[in-house]
Amino acid sequence: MSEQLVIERQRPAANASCHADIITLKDIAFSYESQQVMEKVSFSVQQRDFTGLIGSNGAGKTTLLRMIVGLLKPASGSISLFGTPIAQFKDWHRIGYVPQKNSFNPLFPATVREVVLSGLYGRNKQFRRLTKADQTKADEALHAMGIEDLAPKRIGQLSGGQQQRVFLARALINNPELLILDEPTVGIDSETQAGFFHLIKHMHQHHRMTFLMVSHDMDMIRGYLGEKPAQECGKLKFYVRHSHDAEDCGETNIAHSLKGLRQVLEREKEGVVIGNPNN
Ligand SMILES: Nc1ncnc2c1ncn2[C@@H]1O[C@H](COP(=O)(O)OP(=O)(O)OP(=O)(O)O)[C@@H](O)[C@H]1O
Repeated sequence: MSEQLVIERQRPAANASCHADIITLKDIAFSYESQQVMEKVSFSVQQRDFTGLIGSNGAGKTTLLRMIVGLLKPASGSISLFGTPIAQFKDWHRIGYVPQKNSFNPLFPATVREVVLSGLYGRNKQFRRLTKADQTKADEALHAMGIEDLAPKRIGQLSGGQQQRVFLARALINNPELLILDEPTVGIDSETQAGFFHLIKHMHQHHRMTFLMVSHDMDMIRGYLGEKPAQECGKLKFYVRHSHDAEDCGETNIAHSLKGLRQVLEREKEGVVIGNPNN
């Protein structure tokens, strides 16, 4: 593990900013041409919350996530990220985004390593020469997801579960504080799904990350986030597990996080049951 990455960035310490708003949505409305998808959606995600976004097909979940990551603009209303209005927000490396699987073209001729490295460019797509430190970050993200042996393979040759790990590694390469996941387990068998959920719960509880996840898996949502939504806006329901239910806020770094993740995967491989799956 490189020392460079260990010292690269520390998360905010346990202090007043511990439960700060990470995402603030105020009166969001959106339409595709004449079709109104949502109106007056207001919600906030606090630091280290795990928020599950639920709604029927076509309710606008993906649209809302795409607005939060700056790919779509609301017709009205405001979005702030880490306390900054989205128009002024520049720290996109603080956010990891795993889009819906069908937004990916399996014929795209890139290797797993290239896909993971592309996470460094962020949404501004400012290509630059890759440094040794960039390659080390990719190595660590691949290692953390247990997919280093897949690095030279074409992404389109992988199974759904393997691809999901690649996209998670891509989202993690910048050591994000907020991870946004759009139906991350669609099309994946139930065993792989359980492993994936176990992994992200572990990341929530032990690596001080904030999550916003769209899912249709009500068992996972109710099991981890509770029976009742914290809020409903139109067809959208927000289920929340607050950070004070998990460990306290504190410092961490990418080396700690990624090492811990690999350990979880190794224990899973060995068939060790790590606690109650709902915890
Ligand atoms: N690019 C687009 N152009 C026009 N209409 C769109 C576009 N993308 C989505 N829509 C429509 O907007 C509505 C909301 O779509 P969205 O994908 O946000 O829903 P969703 O809640 O994520 O659905 P699902 O659970 O099926 O993934 C749907 O009626 C959809 O058909």
